[in-house]
Amino acid sequence: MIVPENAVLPTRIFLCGLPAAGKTTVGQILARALGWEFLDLDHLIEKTTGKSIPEVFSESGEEHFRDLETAALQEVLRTENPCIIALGGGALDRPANQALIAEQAVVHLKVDPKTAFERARHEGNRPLLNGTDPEVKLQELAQRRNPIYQKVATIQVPAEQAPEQVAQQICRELGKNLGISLVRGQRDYLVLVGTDLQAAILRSLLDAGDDHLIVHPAALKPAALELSELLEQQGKRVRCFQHADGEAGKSLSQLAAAWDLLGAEAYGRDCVITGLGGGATTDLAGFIGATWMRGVKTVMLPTSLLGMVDAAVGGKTGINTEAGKNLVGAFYPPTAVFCDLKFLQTLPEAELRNGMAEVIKCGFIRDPYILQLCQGIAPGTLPTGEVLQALIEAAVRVKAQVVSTDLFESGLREILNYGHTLGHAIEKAEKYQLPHGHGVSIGMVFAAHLAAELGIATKEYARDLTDRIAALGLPTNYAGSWPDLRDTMARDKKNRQGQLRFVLCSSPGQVQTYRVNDEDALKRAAQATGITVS
Ligand SMILES: NC(=O)c1ccc[n+]([C@@H]2O[C@H](COP(=O)([O-])OP(=O)(O)OC[C@H]3O[C@@H](n4cnc5c(N)ncnc54)[C@H](O)[C@@H]3O)[C@@H](O)[C@H]2O)c1
Ligand SMILES: O=C(O)C(=O)C[C@@H](O)[C@H](O)[C@H](O)COP(=O)(O)O
Repeated sequence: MIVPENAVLPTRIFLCGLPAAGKTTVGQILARALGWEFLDLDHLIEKTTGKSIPEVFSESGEEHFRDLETAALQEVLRTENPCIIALGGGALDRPANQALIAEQAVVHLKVDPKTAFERARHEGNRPLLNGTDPEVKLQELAQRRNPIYQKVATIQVPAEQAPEQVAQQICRELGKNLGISLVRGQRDYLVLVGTDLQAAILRSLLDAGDDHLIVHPAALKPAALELSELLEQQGKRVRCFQHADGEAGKSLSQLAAAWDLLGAEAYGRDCVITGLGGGATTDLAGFIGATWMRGVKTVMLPTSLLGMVDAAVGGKTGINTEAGKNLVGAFYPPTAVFCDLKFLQTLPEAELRNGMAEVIKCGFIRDPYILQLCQGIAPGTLPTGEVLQALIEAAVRVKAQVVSTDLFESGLREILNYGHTLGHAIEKAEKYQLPHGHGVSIGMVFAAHLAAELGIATKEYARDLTDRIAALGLPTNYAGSWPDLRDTMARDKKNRQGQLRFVLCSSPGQVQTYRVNDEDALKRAAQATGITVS
């Protein structure tokens, strides 16, 4: 189907496909991504009858179940709210049902019967597949039903991929350019990237609770007031907490001020903390949420590039102490992250550049596509439009994959700290007046020189990395003093048994953490980065 740019979405999207094609999972993701309601025809029948689907089948037979399906479909078509509807696998067997949704947007989730069988094997509750050979049954269903799905559906989408990717593709087919990532863990959450996510943001906040605290810096006050008004109009109680800007916000005094406000308002465990701002804001807001009442829901609305691609995703929350950056905090995943690109319109150019450091970091450690996209940016300029969105989506994907594997940084996650060991020390030396991305940029150059000094990477690799960072207008050297920096690095969180550990790349994508006790190599790498060693 060809969809014009900025096409207006239909108000109902039906999902059809074989059993276990992913209609419910994809439908729920799609509904959260669009801020719509999710309806499952089978659940509606269960609600009406008060029986489970297997019970309806065994007590009244398939014909009766199909009658109930038709009635449920008619009910759904009377609903006015925008919604995603998962159809039962056989709901379209009846020509009358096909006719009912003839004018609707219908997506066929195309899945190989073998894949459907593997998925169904792990689930129960599928009466049509009970019996001697469910695999053969699925093949038969595919032969009979696929032509129907193909005839009725307005969009065909391969559904072998991860559900969030299927949901993303459906959005694209319908003309909505939305990046959808899922961070897996004890509580999965979505990270959405797109323009105008207001409906989804509002839906998510309204569902999350009744008492809201919006944490924001001065620059985001108008947006905080706007959001607050929207929530209040829906009967929610909202307070705004404006924190000191930048790193000054990531302090014990600011955290305590937020706790005092929550206490004064008698906010309970069912309140919701929203971080609306850059990385400093989302770090602080996340930690307020992690600590208030031992943990309440948090929603992240990052407004800087750095916040979108890194800080708001992954659940690292915290504040700084006298001894260094992020020394106090918690791993506390949010409920949802919305990277609404409209916020970048007011972001100063210098902050966009700052964020590019964490974007290109994801290229060095994991995704060559990011390096390729960065290479296409004309020197001295910054990415905009589709390239910028593609970079944000790719960096978020890297972070989502890594964090889904290792939330608590017991292994793989350390790679996200590439460039940070020295970077954080430089930030502290500069009394946090140097943007985080600048510290990380210099830190990555240092790490590349160190890898070359230790024989892990070539000097060419260090040169190439330095050139790529410089091409983005980010700093590649630092005229600071080594002893101070070395002293701060002694408190780095990756250290073990008092020894420094560095994330080092031998080439793009080849990355590992190394214990480094060769002080001469460290000094030579520091010197190569412009640092005064003696
Ligand atoms: N938790 C993590 O995993 C993680 C990852 C990366 C970085 N961080 C942390 O994030 C912080 C850096 O984030 P940052 O670079 O976004 O800094 P920041 O939050 O200080 O924002 C930079 C500046 O931009 C302003 N700003 C933000 N959005 C704006 C907008 N849309 N329009 C106008 N002004 C806007 C802010 O008020 C601030 O002045 C550091 O503290 C860093 O340690 C955390
Ligand atoms: O998410 C992670 O893990 C990271 O290391 C991402 C970093 O880019 C980020 O700056 C993070 O705040 C650093 O955490 P820290 O553990 O070094 O304080």
